Amino acid sequence: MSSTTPVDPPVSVTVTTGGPVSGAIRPPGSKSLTNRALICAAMASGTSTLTGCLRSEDTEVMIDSLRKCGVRIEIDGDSIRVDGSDRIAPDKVEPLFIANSGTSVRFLTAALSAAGGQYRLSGVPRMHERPIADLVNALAAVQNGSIICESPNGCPPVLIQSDGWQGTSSVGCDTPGSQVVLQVAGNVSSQYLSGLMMAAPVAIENGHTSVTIEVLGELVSRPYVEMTAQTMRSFGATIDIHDQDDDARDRDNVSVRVIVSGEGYRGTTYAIEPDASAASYFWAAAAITGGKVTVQGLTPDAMQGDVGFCDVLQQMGCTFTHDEDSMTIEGRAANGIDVDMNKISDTVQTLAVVALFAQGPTRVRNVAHNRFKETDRIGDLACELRKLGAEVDEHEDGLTITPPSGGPSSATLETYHDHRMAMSLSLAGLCAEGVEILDPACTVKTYPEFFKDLEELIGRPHRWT
Ligand SMILES: O=C(O)C1=C[C@@H](OP(=O)(O)O)[C@@H](O)[C@H](O)C1
Ligand SMILES: C=C(OP(=O)(O)O)C(=O)O
Repeated sequence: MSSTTPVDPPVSVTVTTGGPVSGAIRPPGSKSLTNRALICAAMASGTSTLTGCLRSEDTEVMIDSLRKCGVRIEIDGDSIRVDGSDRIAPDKVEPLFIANSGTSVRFLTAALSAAGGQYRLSGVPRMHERPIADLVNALAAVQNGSIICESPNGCPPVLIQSDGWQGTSSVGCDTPGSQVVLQVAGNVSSQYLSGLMMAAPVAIENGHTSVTIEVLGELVSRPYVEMTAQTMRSFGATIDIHDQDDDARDRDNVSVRVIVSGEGYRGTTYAIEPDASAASYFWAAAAITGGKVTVQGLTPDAMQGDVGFCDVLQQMGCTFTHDEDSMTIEGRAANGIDVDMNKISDTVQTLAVVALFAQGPTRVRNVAHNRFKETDRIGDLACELRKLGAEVDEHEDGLTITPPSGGPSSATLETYHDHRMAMSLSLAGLCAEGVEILDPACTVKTYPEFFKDLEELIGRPHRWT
């Protein structure tokens, strides 16, 4: 039996087809910025007030974990007050459950390793398949104490027994005033580097003069690293990012060198931008239906690289405009494109669904790291797009999508516990009959109210079972 109000928990949702989607929307706060601000605020001296925060599973597991570490956090709607401390670890910390939040497990692993204490960080089964070994190995090299992955697959659970970091500079080891130098790989996830960057001011509070982090080889998802630096600066940290030139890369395989110096974090008042990855679904709704959607609270200068999704839609034929507080997509994404999405990989699934309605194939490149996310976002995405009638070639680094002639066919689609699979695939239902999305509640990870907000924007009810 189906209804127009969600049953709890819903088995499936089907978006009702209709004409062009037009309207304005302000998505909830950015997951990436909320979790960064929570980490910095927790390790700051003094109190911070964060406004416009995202309230979802990914931020709840961060908040729960910080509370277990002794941080006082008070929540009032989307405002969060954090009483920070550079010593965030009490004597005994309960096991930390991180669900499937990559930012939480990677940022906390680095921060708690720098702060010291004993911890176990674990999550849902998929979290125990998501890599963290490169980060753990980088930390193990500077750890006073030990840090290991519990199982040999290089994924969480992570066990930490730490007395902080030790200096490795020529000034002499393990002496206050020394420098800490870390090296980390960057080809699987940028979250390792972001985690190390945000942890560095804690080592400085503990007496080290500076922390240098060298990225070995390629660095994926680069805009998130800039976002990390900007957030840290808002909390008083001093940080410089140096992209190495080709000669330097060839010589020592270091692509980026980050230096954190100055002092520790200071509490502050911090406003979070709306989530740009979430915004991609609403811009895509305009692009698929030939409508006009304005997302409020974001501009091309936003800290989140995913606002770049509008440029991609523009390449496909949409009109993109913006003012000082909004970004608008108008008209159909008429033509397929060949696009490198390394910097905006959370919008690959959104683009894939837009591509189903364009003329000609779309090739998405340079997103091999998408296989390590909530699910394999290349292989599993290809599988669901084929059910809609598309011809999909899966590549090691992405996909080529040839849209079905006559538009997508009706299908019942798996979501693999991946919020972005549910949100993006549901958009096919705006123009194709009978696109049923299983387990729509998986959007709780970053956007619990997604289907309600989509319903309001399109002005017609979904069908729930
Ligand atoms: O730092 C962040 O906030 C994020 C970085 C990205 O991960 P990768 O660096 O693993 O691509 C992105 O996919 C994730 O949703 C959020
Ligand atoms: C990859 C994602 O999240 P995370 O890595 O933080 O779990 C995402 O939100 O798409």
